[in-house]
Order: sequence, then structure tokens, then C-alpha cells
Amino acid sequence: MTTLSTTLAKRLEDSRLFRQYAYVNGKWTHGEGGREEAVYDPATNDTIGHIPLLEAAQITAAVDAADAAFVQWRALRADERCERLLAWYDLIQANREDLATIMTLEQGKPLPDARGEVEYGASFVRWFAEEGKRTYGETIPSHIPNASLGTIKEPVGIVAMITPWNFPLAMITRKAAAALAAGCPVIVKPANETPFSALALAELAERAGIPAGIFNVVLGDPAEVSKILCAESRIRALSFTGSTRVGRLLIEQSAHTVKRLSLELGGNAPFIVGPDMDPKQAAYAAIDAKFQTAGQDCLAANRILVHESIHDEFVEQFSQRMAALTVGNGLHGEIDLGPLIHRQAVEKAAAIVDDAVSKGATMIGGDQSKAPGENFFMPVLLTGVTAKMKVWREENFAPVAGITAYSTDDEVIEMANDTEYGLAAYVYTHDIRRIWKLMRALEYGMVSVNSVKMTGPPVPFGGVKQSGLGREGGATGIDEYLETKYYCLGALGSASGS
Ligand SMILES: NC(=O)c1ccc[n+]([C@@H]2O[C@H](COP(=O)([O-])OP(=O)(O)OC[C@H]3O[C@@H](n4cnc5c(N)ncnc54)[C@H](O)[C@@H]3O)[C@@H](O)[C@H]2O)c1
Ligand SMILES: N[C@@H](CC=O)C(=O)O
Repeated sequence: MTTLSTTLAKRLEDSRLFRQYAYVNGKWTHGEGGREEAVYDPATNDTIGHIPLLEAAQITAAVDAADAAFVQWRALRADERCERLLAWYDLIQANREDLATIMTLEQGKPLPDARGEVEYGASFVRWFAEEGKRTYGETIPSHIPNASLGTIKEPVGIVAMITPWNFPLAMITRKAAAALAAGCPVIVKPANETPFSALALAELAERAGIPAGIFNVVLGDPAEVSKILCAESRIRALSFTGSTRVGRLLIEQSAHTVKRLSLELGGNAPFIVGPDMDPKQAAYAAIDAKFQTAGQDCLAANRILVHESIHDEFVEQFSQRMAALTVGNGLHGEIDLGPLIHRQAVEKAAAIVDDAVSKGATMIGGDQSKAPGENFFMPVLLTGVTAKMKVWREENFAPVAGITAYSTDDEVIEMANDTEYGLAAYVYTHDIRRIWKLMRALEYGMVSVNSVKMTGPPVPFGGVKQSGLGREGGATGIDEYLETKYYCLGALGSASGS
């Protein structure tokens, strides 16, 4: 294995965006115990660089720094915080190309998708910079004589953020921009697979004038760091994006300090196609909804449920289109699918396909002898999937799509809801009665009708059931980081009481 650090730094217009340290209290920090971990390019398995694994005392030092910095950050006027966030937004946009290169190298997604994620991530910073100016309280008609009642919104306090590797930049900004705008300091623990995007964001936050101690990036053994963050009573809120398995652990670990929790967890999206749809149009949409980020997307359309009258034609169109997808290194040329994050993800995908085939599914595509490297997985369509198969029950997080036919709306609603997850569902039909019926009956936090794209800063993103708690983005996304303080101003003499 070769070390790419020097090559990567040379590839960037601004090599200072590539940092191999943690960022605590405005300083680039080594691990005091000398422990470190390599970070790999999933397309080649080359080492991109190394990160320090911080010791427990260093994590606590990050909390001390955030605690000290909180006083001044919360005291700024909202428009002053807005100015800094807009400066951060401008810097992210100005450095889009470098940020995308770093992301493709550590995550593997095709460069155009990485550029798209940088824009997407930046859009949350601009949105929340403005929303911070609108954290209104309310006036309450008083039931107490001579009193005035109302509420004000205050920052919740220090927020810990634990984020995944599939969207290494946007999953940070969607949380951090909201918390910063609300007046909270943040401590981010990114996934160890993709730390460099987070560290580049820290460099840009510093340049934007976000003070020391307000935006920290800690690195370490994930279980070790998370335990410390959860046990710390000065950390008042924990915002996590990742698997339902780890989300459950964090709920347990945060119980002792009774933290405010925002959890964006796994998904297992159904993609429902009505009998009135053009099979080709619907199949192409399903391809987009399934294979972005090589299927490693919480919104990936895993279970495609097609009306029996158009099922065969849909499968034909889907298969042809899938066969034309290009798989390769995201840095090179026009690529549709990059690698999976590591070898274990490839093994998990293969096991899910084997399980389905052994239980009667038919496999289309998926000739793994054509995979351009050991972390790549050629896309697979499984037809005739049933609820007994892993491809139905588990979030596969790979380019593996399962299809089955249904005959009635009631049947497809039952199929779609037959999962512990409830993040997003897609519905393709032009029949307004069917749209309404499905939209109301689907047990999902988000339902997208005739559109693959559903996310962005103005919308409340989040799931029901075991897909999570709370919403990110939108007008309510900032509430995750605000407390409502009720006040009663009594004995006001002549106050009317109303
Ligand atoms: N709902 C959403 O908005 C959304 C968005 C992106 C990803 N996701 C979900 O994220 C998952 C994929 O990401 P992932 O593999 O990085 O998830 P993951 O749960 O394995 O890891 C997420 C984060 O938790 C940390 N972590 C891992 N093990 C831990 C432990 N034992 N204790 C504490 N922290 C630990 C990781 O280092 C990482 O920072 C999928 O389930 C996907 O659906 C959800
Ligand atoms: N695609 C999602 C991230 C899920 O993995 C988003 O847009 O937020």
C-alpha cells in the first residue's frame, strides 16, 4: 500500500484543507497517547493519510473548551452569528473543488456527486444562517391577574454530533449550521472512514471567524469517544446520523445524563409504481433512487413494488438501464457507481444476494468478475423477492435492488409498511386518489411522489419508527438545538392580564 498524503495535498489548490489532526479549541491536535489510524481510498485501498486517536482527557478538554466558549457565542446577536455562518458558506463554495476531491478520495463517490454534496452541504449553512434570526418566542394571553406571560428561545448548550461516512460533509453541516445559528458550540465526531471532509470544514470555519472552542472535531475509537460524550453532563444534546444499531446504543448511553436526542437512522425505502405509469419512465426513476452513492444512501429505494400489470416491462427496462451503468474509480471520467466503503460492505452485499437467491429470487446482473477492484460491487436486480429475504428486511446499503409485483393498493401499503424502518417512501402514479391514499397510509417520515429528489434545506428531513427521532432542516430543524423558556412577569400593577 502506498501513502497518498503528499499526492493528495498536491492535488488540492489549497493544501491546508487536508489536515491529519483533530481540531480542538481552535488548535490542530495530535493524540497524546500516540495512537493513530490509517484512512483508505476505498477505490484503491491506498492509504490517504492518518488520523490521531485522542485520549479520554483530550475529549474532555474539547468539552471544557466548548463550555468556556459558549458564554460569548450565545451572547452574540443572531445577525452576528449569521455573518460568520455566511462567511463559512462562501468559503465552502469557494473551495468546492478541493472539498469534492477530498470527499471522493475518502468516500469513493463519483466526483460530480461529491461536488453535488458540497453544494448540498453548503446550502444548509446558508439556510440556518438566516433561520438563526427567526427563533421567535411567543406572547401568551395571561390567565394570571396583572402578569405578562411568554416564551423565549435559548440555545440548548453544547451539542455532540456523531456522523456517518456516506455523506461526510452534508451530514455535518445539516446539524452544525443549525446548532451554531442557535448559539450552541458543537463537538463533531465524524466517521473514521471519512474524517478529512470534517477537518476541512473545521479549517474553513476557523477562516470564517467561528471562534476557538465553538466548532471542534474530535477523533478516536468510536465506541470510546461516544461513551465519553454521552456520559458528559455538560453536553446537553446529541445529534446522531448513522445506523439504527448504533442509534439504539447511544439512546442507552445517553439515558444517564438525560440528553436531548436527534437521531437520523437507517432506512429501507419502498418504491411503489402504480398501474397507470409508463414502465420505462418509472424504471429510470427507480434506477436513480436506488443507485446513487452506490446504494449507500439512507434514502435508497431498496424494495421496488410494481403493479402486476406492468411488472415484466418494468423489469426489462430496469435491467437494460442497470446494465449500462458504469462502475469505477470516482476520480476517473464519467462513472455512475464508485466503490463500496470497504470489503465488509461487499461481503454483506454478496450475502444478501445469496440469501435471496437461495430463497427463490432470480438474479439479474451482478457479474462480480467484472468488478474493477476488491471493494466494488456490480449492481444486482433481484426479482420475486419476498418478506422472508434479507433484501426485504435489512437495509442493504449496496447496489442491490429487490423487486416484486403487487395487485391492489391495500396489498402494496401492507408490503411497504412491513419493516421496522420508516424514513422515506417513493410513490409513482398520476392517479390523485391513489396518491392521497398511499401518502396517508405509508408509515414514513417522508413520502416523495413522482420525484426522486426530495431533500434540501427547506424541508423537515427525518423518519418515524426505528428510523429516528426529530427532524433536520426546514423551519423546525433549528428547534432541535433550542430550549423554550417560559416566563411569567407577575405583579405588573396595571397590566391587563390579557
Ligand atoms: N437518516 C439519515 O439521515 C441518514 C443519513 C445518512 C446515513 N444514515 C444511516 O447511516 C448508516 C450508515 O452509516 P455508518 O455505517 O457510518 O453508520 P454507523 O452507525 O456504523 O456509524 C455512524 C457513526 O457512529 C460511529 N460509531 C460506530 N460504532 C459505534 C459505537 N459502537 N458507538 C458509538 N459510535 C459508533 C461511527 O464511527 C460513525 O461516526 C445507514 O444505516 C444509513 O441509513 C442515515
Ligand atoms: N441522501 C440523504 C442522506 C442519507 O444517507 C440526504 O439527502 O440527506
